Amino acid sequence: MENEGVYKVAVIGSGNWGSVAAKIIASNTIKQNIFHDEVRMWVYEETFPSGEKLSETINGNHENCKYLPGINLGSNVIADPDLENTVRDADMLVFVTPHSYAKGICKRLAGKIKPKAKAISLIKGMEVKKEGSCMISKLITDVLGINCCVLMGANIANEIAEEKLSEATIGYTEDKEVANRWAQLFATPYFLVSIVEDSIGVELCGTLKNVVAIAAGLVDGLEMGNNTKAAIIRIGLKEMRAFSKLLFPSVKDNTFFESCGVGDLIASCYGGRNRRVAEAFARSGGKKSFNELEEGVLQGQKLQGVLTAQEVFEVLNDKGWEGQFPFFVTVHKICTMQLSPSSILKCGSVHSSIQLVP
Ligand SMILES: NC(=O)c1ccc[n+]([C@@H]2O[C@H](COP(=O)([O-])OP(=O)(O)OC[C@H]3O[C@@H](n4cnc5c(N)ncnc54)[C@H](O)[C@@H]3O)[C@@H](O)[C@H]2O)c1
Ligand SMILES: O=P(O)(O)OC[C@H](O)CO
Repeated sequence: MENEGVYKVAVIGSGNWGSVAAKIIASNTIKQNIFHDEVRMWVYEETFPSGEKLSETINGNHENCKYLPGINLGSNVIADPDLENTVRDADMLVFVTPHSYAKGICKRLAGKIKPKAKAISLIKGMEVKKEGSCMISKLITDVLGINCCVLMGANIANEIAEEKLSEATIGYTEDKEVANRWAQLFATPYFLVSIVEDSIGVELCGTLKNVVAIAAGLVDGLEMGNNTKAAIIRIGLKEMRAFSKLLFPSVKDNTFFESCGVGDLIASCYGGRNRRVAEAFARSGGKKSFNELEEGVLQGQKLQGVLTAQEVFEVLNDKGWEGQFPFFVTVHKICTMQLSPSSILKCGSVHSSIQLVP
């Protein structure tokens, strides 16, 4: 049989980034003999008013007309609405769904995957439980019992879909050989991948920048200009680093200088969906909820920042750290309409020597 004895890849998720990830991977599997050509992509099935199903249109046109219109994914990307079937023969599992669905998906997959399969998470988010916080890669490892690397970076999906140059960071713990194999699967001349031995730091960067991007969007909606936005981004970065290191002392400073750190922070604060919806929120005077705006502005795509701000707040509250993180606390209180959008201008960080508003 063609391609027998090589790594089979499954992509779990088919939203905006999920579709682009499948496209990148499929362009590599077809060229590299160590991978099976076919890339199976799980689709959370949707039926259009015409009666046609999303998975059928993807397989018919090699395009995700809802989440990534106008981009050819490659004829070797096979959309599959059956989650268990998608992963059954896979050796390499790429997780790329909104973070709120990760736990439910993992539970459905327990006992259904190859025991020696490896995973990578492209999911930016965390889970907060009574026993403490848990990154999504750890959730995958805990529920499925498999190694899980992470891939994060300044990766606005629509730009990468057009093959515009960008960088990404793969984070791993211990097994560099596995991280190298992931890099081989993802790297292209327009998608430059580096590897760092700080999985948790990479994932925290990707997760926390979504909270800062919300604040950047608020500043845009308030029409405060670039200097204010730069101040907000700087203070946000300081709280990102302080929070990460308090929670996980092993996190390395250098990780914040990789694409997953400042790179993603800049890209998201200028071009991301969290920024866009937060701008609309501020322009509504804080009157329209984030949920309502998400539906209207993103048309089915999902925001990660609002839920992450809440999850971060729960950790701060649980640990008694609220006073050390006025920026994160304020973003959460604005998102939940306890504070007005302009309150973001009054949360000069305790880590900074200036207050935005004295
Ligand atoms: N879009 C980007 O530019 C980008 C870039 C880097 C990382 N990411 C991260 O990738 C992850 C996935 O984002 P995305 O952009 O691919 O998705 P998306 O926001 O574009 O789409 C939402 C996805 O969720 C699915 N969905 C809806 N309800 C569901 C349910 N009940 N169960 C399971 N799935 C359901 C939809 O079918 C769709 O595939 C997120 O963690 C995001 O932060 C996104
Ligand atoms: O569009 P956002 O705000 O979800 O951000 C997208 C990516 O995370 C950017 O790297």
